[in-house]
Amino acid sequence: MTATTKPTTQLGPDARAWAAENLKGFYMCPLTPLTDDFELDEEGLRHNIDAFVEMGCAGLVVGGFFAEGWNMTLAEWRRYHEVVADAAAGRLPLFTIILESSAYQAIEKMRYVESLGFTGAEIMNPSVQLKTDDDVVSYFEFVAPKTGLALVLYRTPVSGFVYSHDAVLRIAEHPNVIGVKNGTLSWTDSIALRRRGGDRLVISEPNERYWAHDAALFGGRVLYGELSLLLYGKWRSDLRRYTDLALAGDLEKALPLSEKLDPIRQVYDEVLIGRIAATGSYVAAMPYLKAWFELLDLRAGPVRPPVAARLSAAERDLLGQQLEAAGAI
Ligand SMILES: N[C@@H](CC=O)C(=O)O
Repeated sequence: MTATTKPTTQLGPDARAWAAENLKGFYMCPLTPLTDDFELDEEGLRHNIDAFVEMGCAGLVVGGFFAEGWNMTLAEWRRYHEVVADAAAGRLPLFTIILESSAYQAIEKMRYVESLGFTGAEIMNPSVQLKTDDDVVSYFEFVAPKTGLALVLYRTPVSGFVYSHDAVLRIAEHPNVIGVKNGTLSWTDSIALRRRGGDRLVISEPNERYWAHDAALFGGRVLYGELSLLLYGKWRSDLRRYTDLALAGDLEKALPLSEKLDPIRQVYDEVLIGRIAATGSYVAAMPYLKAWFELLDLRAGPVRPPVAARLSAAERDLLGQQLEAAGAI
């Protein structure tokens, strides 16, 4: 079994020093562009990655739910990561997202992306079988030492089990665990977790709505594993500007800029956050997100079956009107 072979090392024990320096700003999760026959649109993916670099993404977090990584064959998953690595060409750090029930498959995937030059992996706890804190800690005890990647924990009800803050701190004993995408849809939970583990881990509250206050007052440093910078269109420069101010602790100047973004946040909440909260899944939001990408001249194409591939023409028009009214396009 691959999992028992000697670990490769990339950042390894230097992962936390790397994170202190680099895990900041916008680590965004792109959608995967597909052709009309639901295959990877490699040219579209390359086009998008150039656009993401241009937009000011600090890093990319790829291959998860937003990217439809859960609905790719292993060969497709590998090819997708190859194209991402080749297109990014070292211009920004890359993290994959591991959504595996098998620890062995998780390790094999991490070793693969490590060979492509990826910096890290965000790992969701398995959605089957491992349903206690001890189970989840054991899972990470098994996988963490077998990769040289920097690891970010993906803590989310979408996995079916949200492990405790105590479990996070136990997992943080592994030196290559650098952070948490705290996807519990609770900012106060993110702050509480940061108060306990923020000396060792970068805790990301991934809801941009709280970002100005989170960065200026509560130690937030990274918007990790979401899509605001990709989706806000004409608001991107204001998002970047208020982020710089908030990270520098200047809430007074950051806040008026941030407040201008409320209309686009409303669309984001309706299209994305509301649907995730209502269904415990990203699926219902995906046709909207793909249409949104295209309305911003990013490549997207359809969603892969068995998910609804596209919005109806009427739904797409309405989304376009909402984005226009919110000033994003
Ligand atoms: N949950 C998102 C991003 C996580 O960080 C995904 O899987 O794409």
